[in-house]
Amino acid sequence: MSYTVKEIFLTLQGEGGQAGRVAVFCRFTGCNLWSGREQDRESAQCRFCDTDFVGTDGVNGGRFETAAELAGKIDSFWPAPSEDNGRKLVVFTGGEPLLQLDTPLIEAMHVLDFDIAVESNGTVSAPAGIDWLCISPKAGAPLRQTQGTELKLVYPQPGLNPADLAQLDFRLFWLQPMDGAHQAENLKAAIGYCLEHPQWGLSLQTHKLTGIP
Ligand SMILES: C[S@@+](CC[C@H](N)C(=O)[O-])C[C@H]1O[C@@H](n2cnc3c(N)ncnc32)[C@H](O)[C@@H]1O
Ligand SMILES: Nc1nc2[nH]cc(C(=O)O)c2c(=O)[nH]1
Ligand code: SF4
Ligand SMILES: [Mg+2]
Repeated sequence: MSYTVKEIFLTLQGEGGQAGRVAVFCRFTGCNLWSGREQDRESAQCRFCDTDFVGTDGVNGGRFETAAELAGKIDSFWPAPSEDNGRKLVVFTGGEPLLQLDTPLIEAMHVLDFDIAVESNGTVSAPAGIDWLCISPKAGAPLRQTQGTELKLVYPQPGLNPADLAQLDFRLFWLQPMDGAHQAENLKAAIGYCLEHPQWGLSLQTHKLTGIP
């Protein structure tokens, strides 16, 4: 299978339980819950997306014909040989990465000694072999992947309450304040919910606070 990639870059994971870790981000093109076009946003299943995942025109984006070719490109961004014992980490995101991430690519990344993290909306069930699976459910969209490492709910979402998700099979539970017009009040609401329901912790988008990609 070939892969279409919006962008590939080295940064710090900004969100969730691995925030602060160095990682190569591979952002796939395309999502099943929004076309990515502004004129379609109000009629989309997911309407608050903060990301451009359309096309292959981002930094180091393109079409990759084989898993080995894409894995080699991702590896080329890792800053040093792993002689310092630091584990190599790739974060597959998008768009919706589970529309494209497959077993050959997972195996190719593991051959290169990468830990594999994924950011998914949970509407597609995940293949085996992912080392860190973050699921971020979306109101009104079917949740098919109900098990993983962390569940990260963008908050608040009318029609999708944390209590509806609290029994699922995840190790970590995060509320991530919805960025956009009401960011300040969403932050306040998320903090308030966590303080009353300590199963949930606060996930901040720290890359936005620090101004890195
Ligand atoms: C752009 S999405 C890509 C991965 C996947 N499609 C998903 O939704 O999980 C990456 C992460 O950003 C979160 N996100 C998207 N828009 C956001 C916003 N406006 N405020 C806070 N988090 C947002 C998503 O919920 C997800 O956890
Ligand atoms: N630094 C950084 N961390 C992130 N964590 C999840 C992101 C995403 O867009 O999936 C993201 C992102 O875009 N940048
Ligand atoms: S599911 Fe993820 S990538 Fe797709 S529109 Fe929503 S936040 Fe954006
Ligand atoms: Mg992002």
